[in-house]
Amino acid sequence: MVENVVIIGSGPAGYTAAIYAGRANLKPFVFEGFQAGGLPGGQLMTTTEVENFPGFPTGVMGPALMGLLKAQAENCGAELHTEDVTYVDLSQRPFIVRSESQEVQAHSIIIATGATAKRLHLPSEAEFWNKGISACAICDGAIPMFKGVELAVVGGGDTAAEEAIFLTKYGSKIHLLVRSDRMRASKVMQDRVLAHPKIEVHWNTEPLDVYGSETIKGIKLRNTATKQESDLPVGGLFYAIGHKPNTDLFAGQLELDATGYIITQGKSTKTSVEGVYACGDVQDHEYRQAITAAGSGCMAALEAERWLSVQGYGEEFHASAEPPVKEADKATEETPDVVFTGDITDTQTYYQGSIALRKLYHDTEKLIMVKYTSAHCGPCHVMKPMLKKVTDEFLGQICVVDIDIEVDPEIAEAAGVIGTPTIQFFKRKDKLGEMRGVKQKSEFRTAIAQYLNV
Ligand SMILES: Cc1cc2nc3c(=O)[nH]c(=O)nc-3n(C[C@H](O)[C@H](O)[C@H](O)COP(=O)(O)OP(=O)(O)OC[C@H]3O[C@@H](n4cnc5c(N)ncnc54)[C@H](O)[C@@H]3O)c2cc1C
Repeated sequence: MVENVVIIGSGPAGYTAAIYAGRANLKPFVFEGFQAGGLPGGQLMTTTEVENFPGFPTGVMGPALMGLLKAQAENCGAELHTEDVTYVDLSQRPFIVRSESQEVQAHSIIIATGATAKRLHLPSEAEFWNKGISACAICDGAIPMFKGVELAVVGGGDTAAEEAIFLTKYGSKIHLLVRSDRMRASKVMQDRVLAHPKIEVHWNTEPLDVYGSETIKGIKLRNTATKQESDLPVGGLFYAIGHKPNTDLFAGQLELDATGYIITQGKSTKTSVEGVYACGDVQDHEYRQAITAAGSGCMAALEAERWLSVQGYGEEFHASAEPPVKEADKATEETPDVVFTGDITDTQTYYQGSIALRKLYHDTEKLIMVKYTSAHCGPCHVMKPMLKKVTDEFLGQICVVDIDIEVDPEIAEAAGVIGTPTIQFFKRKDKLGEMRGVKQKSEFRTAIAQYLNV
C-alpha cells in the first residue's frame, strides 16, 4: 500500500500538518521520532511555560501543549508511530521512508524534523554528559546535584538568557559565559539577565574543557580577547548555543542552504523535489516559534493535499461515527496510578512518594521499580505512558514507585540520581540496576523480566 502522505516529525509543525491532513481524510502516516532529532513532541517537550501560543491566556506548559496537539492529530485520524526515520529515497516514486522496524511508500512527504541543540564537543564532554553537563536547563535544573551550587550557562542568545534566569531558582549563583562582548538575546531578556542579582555575565569567555571526578567540578575557561586561561569551579554546565537543523537524512536529495536548513520556494513549503514539503524550524532560521512552525505545518498539509488531488492520488479514508478509543487514553484509563494514603502493603502495583518507597524497600520481597521524574522534564512525559504500558503487563508482580524529584529531593539525592528520567530496580534491599533516559518499550520489558528472576 502506498501512503497518501508521510509526515516526519512531531513538533508543532508535524502535529499541525497531521491535524490538517487527517481532517482532509488523507490518513497521514506520522513518524513522530524517538531519539534522532529530539523527542517525540519536539523542542517544547524541553520547556516549562509557553506564554505566547495563541489560545492560552494564562500560558500552558510545553509538554501539556504538545499532548493536546498529539491528541488532536490522533482524533483527526493521523496514524502515529513513535520511531525515528533512518532513510528516505526521494529519487523514485512512490518515495521510500524507512525506520528501524518498517519501510513505507508514500506519494508525498512532509518534513517537520525541526532542529537539535548544538554541543561544544569539549575534550571531556562525553565523560561528564548527564553528570553535570546538560543541554536543557529547564529539563534538568531541578536535579538535586544542581541545588545550592554555582552553575554556568554558555551562550548569548534568548535561550541562554532564559535558562540562566530559570536556574536562579536552584543554583546559588549563575555564571553566564558569553563568547563575545555582547549578547544576541532580545533587549528585554538582556535587561533581565543583567539586572538579576544571582547572575554574573562573563564577557569574551569560552569554555575549553570541564573537569571533575564522578560529576563535574569546574570549567577551564579562556578569555577570547586576551587568551588568558582561568578556572571556574561550578557544579553544572548548561549548553544554550543554538540549534542544528535535522536534515542529515535529506543531504544530497533536497536543496539545503549553507547551514543545512531546507530551502523552500517563495511563500510556500515546497522543496526542490515535487511532492515533498518542509515546515517548521527545519526550514526556518528566522522566526523559530511554535506558532510559526504550526502555521507552516498547516500550509504544508494544504499544499500536499492539493498536489495529491491534482496528481489523482489521495485515497480518502473516512472516519467511523464512533471515534476509536485511543491507545494513549487506554493506557491511563485502564490502570490509574494509585496514591496511597493509608497503610502501605505490596498488594498493589503503583505507588507514589518517598514514604511508600521506604516502606516497600524494607518490607517487600517483590521487585521494586523506582521512577525518578520531574514535572518540568519533557523526556519524563514521553516515557510515562510508554512505560505504563509495559508495567501494566506485570501487574501484581512488581511495585512501581513514582518519585517526583522536586517533591522528594532528599531521596533522589540519596539514590544518586543525576538526571531525569532515571529508573532504578531494587529487590530485597539490593540495587539490581539503573536505566537513564527514554528507552524503547522492549528495553524496559527485558529489564523487568530479567530482574524479576533474580
Ligand atoms: C527551551 C525552549 C523553549 C522554547 N520556548 C518557546 C516558546 O515559549 N514559544 C514559542 O513559540 N517557541 C518556543 N520555542 C521554540 C519552539 O519550540 C520551536 O520553534 C518549535 O518547537 C519548532 O517546531 P517544529 O515542529 O518545527 O520542530 P521541533 O519542535 O524541533 O520538532 C521536531 C520533531 O522532529 C522529530 N524528528 C527529528 N528527526 C527525526 C527523524 N529522523 N525521524 C523522525 N522524527 C524526527 C523530533 O523527534 C521532533 O518530534 C522554544 C524552544 C526551546 C528549545
